[in-house]
Amino acid sequence: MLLLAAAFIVAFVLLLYMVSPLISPKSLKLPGAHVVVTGGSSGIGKCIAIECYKQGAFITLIARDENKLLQTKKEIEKYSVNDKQVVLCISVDVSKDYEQVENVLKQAQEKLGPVDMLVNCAGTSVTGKFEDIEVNSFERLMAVNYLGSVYPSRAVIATMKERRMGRIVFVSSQAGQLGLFGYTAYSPTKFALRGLAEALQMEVKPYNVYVTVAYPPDTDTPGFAEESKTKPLETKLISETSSVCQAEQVARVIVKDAIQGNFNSSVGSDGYMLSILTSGMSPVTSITEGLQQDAFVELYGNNMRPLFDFSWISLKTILSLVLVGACITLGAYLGHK
Ligand SMILES: NC(=O)C1=CN([C@@H]2O[C@H](COP(=O)(O)OP(=O)(O)OC[C@H]3O[C@@H](n4cnc5c(N)ncnc54)[C@H](OP(=O)(O)O)[C@@H]3O)[C@@H](O)[C@H]2O)C=CC1
Ligand SMILES: CCCCCCCCCCCCCCCC(=O)[C@@H](N)CO
Repeated sequence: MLLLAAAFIVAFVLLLYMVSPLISPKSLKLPGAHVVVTGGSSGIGKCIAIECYKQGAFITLIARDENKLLQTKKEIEKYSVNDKQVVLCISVDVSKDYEQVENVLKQAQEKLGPVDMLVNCAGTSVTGKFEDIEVNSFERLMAVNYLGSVYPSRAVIATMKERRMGRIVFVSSQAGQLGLFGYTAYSPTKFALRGLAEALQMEVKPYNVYVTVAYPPDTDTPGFAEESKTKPLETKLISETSSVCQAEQVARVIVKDAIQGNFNSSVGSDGYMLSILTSGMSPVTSITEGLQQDAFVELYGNNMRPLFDFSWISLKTILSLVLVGACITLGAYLGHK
């Protein structure tokens, strides 16, 4: 009887792994593909551009500062894998004027062909206590981080749907998964990206277009260095519970997940836990991902949340601790007998 049950479980798991590729999207091929990276002249965006270039893609970098763009172009070109590869630079503010963004993307597509993958990485942050942050910072962050991702995506989506292929990446943040002290202006802009991504993914999935939301932890970049100068002590202390990552590593993970068409992209073990905890009703791109969420949501949720919200311990935590205690006691008792 036990053997039969075990055999059944093994067969079931094997079956899940076999059908898994049927519901997962086909991987995007980067060699020869046209990848557009906003915020591609610095930090995570630059590393994403390098990672794609190394894999044979043609790159369009979008940012405001022309000198930084040209410098980055030179840096990226060192990694070429064939002599046809091109790095195109476009100087534009992604948050100001939709028509301008649409125009420059049209130009880029005339030169390098339709966009296969758009990475919305241009973004910035301001930290401080709610009452200390200038009101116009709330507006500026929403414009750059949110609208600055809407505009380029809106400009390429029609062609992607027509071609029945494409990838759109939104670079959110761990601070887009949970609100933290000091991030009242920044977190909401990163939460907003997830709402956009979920709604958009539902619209474009029938057209074989896949959306990825990346939730990086603190990452060693020029933007992070700038942010750290004025970060409140509380924010620093809380953030230190999660380690600072290298931009290269974050970029590798994002590119891999985008190619595979995974909806969620997280880095590291606490990134993984946070993504499971906050998965909610977001799209599930593989059966194994769904199973992991089912298995771990309660476990992490009951035991991690109170550690995070320092002021209270939930009834659920007490219950689950009592349960764990009861199991151990029972186990010891049975073992003893
Ligand atoms: N570093 C970190 O700890 C984390 C960062 N993130 C997110 O990742 C993204 C990249 O961060 P990071 O690499 O640190 O940032 P950086 O500040 O190092 O780089 C930001 C890039 O975005 C460009 N940019 C900024 N504003 C605009 C704009 N209005 N229009 C066009 N381009 C713009 C910048 O170029 P220019 O100024 O010339 O326009 C630059 O290329 C951001 O969205 C950030 O919120 C998420 C989690 C952690
Ligand atoms: C239950 C599992 C526990 C996991 C612990 C999670 C700890 C959260 C720390 C969050 C750090 C904030 C990242 C913001 C990065 C960012 O976007 C800015 N640096 C941008 O410049």
